Amino acid sequence: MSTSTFESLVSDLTRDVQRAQPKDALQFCANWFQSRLEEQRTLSRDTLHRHARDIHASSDLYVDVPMTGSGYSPGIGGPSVPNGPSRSSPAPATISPFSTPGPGPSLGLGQHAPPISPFAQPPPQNQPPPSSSQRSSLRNSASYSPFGTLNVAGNALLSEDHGMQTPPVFRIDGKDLPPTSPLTTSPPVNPFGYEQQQLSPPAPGDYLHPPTSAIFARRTSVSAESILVDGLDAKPLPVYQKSPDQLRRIKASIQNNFIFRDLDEEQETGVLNAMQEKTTVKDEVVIRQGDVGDYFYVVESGLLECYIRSNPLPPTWSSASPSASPKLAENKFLAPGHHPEFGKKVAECREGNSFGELALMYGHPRAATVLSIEPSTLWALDRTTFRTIILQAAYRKRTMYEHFLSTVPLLGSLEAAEKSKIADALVSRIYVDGEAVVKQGEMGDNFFFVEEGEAVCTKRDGQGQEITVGRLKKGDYFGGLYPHLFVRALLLIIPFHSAELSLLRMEPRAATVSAVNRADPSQPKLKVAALDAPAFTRLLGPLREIMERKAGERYGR
Ligand SMILES: Nc1ncnc2c1ncn2[C@@H]1O[C@@H]2COP(=O)(O)O[C@H]2[C@H]1O
Repeated sequence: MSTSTFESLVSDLTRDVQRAQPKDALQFCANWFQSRLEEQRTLSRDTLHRHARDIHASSDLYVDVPMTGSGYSPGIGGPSVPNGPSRSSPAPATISPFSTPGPGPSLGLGQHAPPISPFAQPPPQNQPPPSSSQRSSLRNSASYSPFGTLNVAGNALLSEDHGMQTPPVFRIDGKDLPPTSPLTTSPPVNPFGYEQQQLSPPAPGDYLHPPTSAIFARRTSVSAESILVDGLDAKPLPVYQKSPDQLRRIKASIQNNFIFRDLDEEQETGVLNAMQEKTTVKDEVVIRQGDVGDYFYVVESGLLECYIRSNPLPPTWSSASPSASPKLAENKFLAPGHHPEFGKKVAECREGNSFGELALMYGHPRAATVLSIEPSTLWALDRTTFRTIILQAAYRKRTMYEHFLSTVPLLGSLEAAEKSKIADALVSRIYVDGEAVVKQGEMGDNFFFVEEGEAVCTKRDGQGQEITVGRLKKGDYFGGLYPHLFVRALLLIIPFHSAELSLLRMEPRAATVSAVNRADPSQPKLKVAALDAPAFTRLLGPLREIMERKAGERYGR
């Protein structure tokens, strides 16, 4: 592993620990590394898959062979599902989750062995390890490694010659991809909007990190699709026709949801196309803990509750409907916040909230049961679209912003972890031609940089005439103090300087910055990344004094 990869891992871990402030730091680190490893292995599998397909290689080279019936599942810790449906062929992406009644998802439970956690309990004594015929084709090498079945960068096997291919190098936009999870970006608040219960939550730390194996009470595994990092091999995403009213309702449901915030127009269209309407009745189980993740949901109306059961689930659990047992139905709520079958209540989901992201993000079984408390209307997004569009957008956003922030001299004194926090807090906005991003005279409450397209800076002179004082293009910034820009575009000194000062001192903007009227409509619209004032103060707080002093020295204010 190169030093830079190591440093980048350590700095990412440090950032996430600072954010999550876990009670059990060691467990948090263990989960964190496991999650990274699994994500990278998934990427490896996908790349090997593509390579193998190109050279017509046997699928044994890249597909984990199921360890059927062994029950050897140290990563998950629960009993196996002896009669679980087999995964004979992948379900088409357009299969509706709502066509078949019953608790299980439309995709069958895989019988593949789950990723073996290096941090898990050893297998029970009375259960032998899988026989050699049941193991992966890589059985003499990585399949017994706690780190999985592929020879990926970071795997100790790389130091030995196993006659295997050189591990692939992953690149996005020409940049090497370190072993990383695309969404370890959990902010201190729950971005998915559901209200977490404060009553002794079962998992320590931040649930957005891969849930601990303790809550996966039934053995399931997921052969996760990888994130399509280069888009070259993208499968067509599902498209479900919608009425204008449905489109309006989806947009209203997702408008304040963090997860959709960074999508560009094309990505948003992809998401809107792929969403399917689902209505639930009272007491319907929408997600069952331990199942394979198939859909992500946004709540348009109604109320749902999330429950976590920490002790092992009975093997027949998935076939039991919540109302199947009259006893359970009678004693439904033995104690407040506790369901006799589904366990402890951990969250509520209402209008505009979303749920079901964890299993899709991490390829783990469902971490909780989600029960409809009132008849509800949901919008469901399939796993492939979720991973292809939403995770990719989040990953690209972070990578792009981190790269940008690393080029800003003023931020040079910030730690990598601090820059990552800023990257995560930036929000993209698109402006139509002529639309103002900031207006002269308004109070400054945001800080921006140009992601795409061009902006024009104008200023009213003493006679009220609008004068163009400069143009901004990709990589230029306003609302911030970036001296090199002033050198490059002297005319921009006034608006840049003023915009920055207005943010620091909450003075009115001294110039207007708007989207240019494009001569060529095929050119991109103006897209900016914004940092709002509270985030600016919170994240750049340590720099505030320096910035104010520098602004004063440089511009005499
Ligand atoms: N405390 C929690 N732990 C795990 N999942 C939770 C919690 N609160 C709400 N949930 C949601 O419940 C969902 C169950 O399915 P997922 O694991 O895919 O994603 C989970 C989250 O969206």
